[in-house]
Amino acid sequence: MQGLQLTSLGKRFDGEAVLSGVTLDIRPGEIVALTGPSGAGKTTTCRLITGLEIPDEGHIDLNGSQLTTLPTHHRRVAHMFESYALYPNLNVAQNVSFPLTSPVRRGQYKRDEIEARVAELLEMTEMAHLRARLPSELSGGQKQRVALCRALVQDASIYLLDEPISHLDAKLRNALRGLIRRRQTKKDAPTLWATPDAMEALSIADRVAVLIDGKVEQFAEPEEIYYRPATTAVARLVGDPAMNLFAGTVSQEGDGLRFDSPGLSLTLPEDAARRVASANSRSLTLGIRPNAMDILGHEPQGAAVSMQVYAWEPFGKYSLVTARVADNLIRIKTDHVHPYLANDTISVAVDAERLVLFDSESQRAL
Ligand SMILES: Nc1ncnc2c1ncn2[C@@H]1O[C@H](COP(=O)(O)OP(=O)(O)OP(=O)(O)O)[C@@H](O)[C@H]1O
Repeated sequence: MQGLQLTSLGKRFDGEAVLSGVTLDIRPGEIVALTGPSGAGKTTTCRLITGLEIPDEGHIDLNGSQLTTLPTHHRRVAHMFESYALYPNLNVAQNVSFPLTSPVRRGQYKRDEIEARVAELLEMTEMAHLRARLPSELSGGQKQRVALCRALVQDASIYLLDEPISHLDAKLRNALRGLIRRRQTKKDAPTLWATPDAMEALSIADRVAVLIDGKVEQFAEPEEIYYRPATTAVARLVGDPAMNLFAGTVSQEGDGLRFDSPGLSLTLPEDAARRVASANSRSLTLGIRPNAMDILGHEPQGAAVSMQVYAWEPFGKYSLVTARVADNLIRIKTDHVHPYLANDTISVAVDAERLVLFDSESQRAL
């Protein structure tokens, strides 16, 4: 089988499980993003693939061969470290070209080719003017770009990019997302891109693995992760801002079902009611996306939910309103750009067709 396969990987540090049952595959030319909160195990997963850590359980295969037992220097992994790990005595251009000029590769690449590759990558990352600088003379974001170039310059069997653009300014981050994606999808090697930013993960990857507490919570295409999060943990992580979640109960209302949580009562649409009934769930966690609501005004209106404004953040073409629903805060993304004052009462229509339902006990999507 071509590509990289991680099978039931487990890793413990000091007797504590940091990764368990991690199973993933990355096809040649595919980018898989590994996202999850800080401490979820993203870097540890990368270090296992490189061979800097040995798994306690499971195995790693590349193009059908066991990688787990192969020494690090034979794995041909281009690993961009979160800590950059630049050579302090080499300048920018020498750091970037190092993987092509190091003793193990000596003679493999012609001088002109090395220079062309280095120049192209330094150009792409807007670092060409700094090529003669030492790492000690660079900012954090500039060092990150050198580390990125040093990984991308290689002809590797696997590319591991551990938070490759997290310290860059927004404009460069936006530009590089597309440029790196374009380069990597042309290769016949797989790329694993680790990032704590779930939205970055959705934007650059063919498939996204959400890692929480060392376990893969969901592994799917970006659209699936965004629209159908498998668990409340995934829902809490994804979205800008993330989904609002309310725990509540379900009761019969005529032929249908009604959801009640303090300050929030909604009639479930037919399809949702059917799923709740077939799962026999009586306690639900209801997910409402920030953009699945509409602020109708200040006066109470029909089935709309009454809330009190807590904060208002204008972003230009849209704004974020945080409002109080009983003891919970809810985030609403609205096109309205006029100010909402703290403590104003607002009437909010919830688009029931776009609700996401989770069973409260298992926290899994229904
Ligand atoms: N060598 C080690 N010894 C003991 N614990 C470790 C070691 N390396 C990592 N850990 C622990 O393993 C867990 C996972 O760490 P890891 O660096 O893989 O997380 P991460 O998802 O990459 O986090 P971040 O986004 O903050 O970089 C953390 O709780 C960390 O403290």
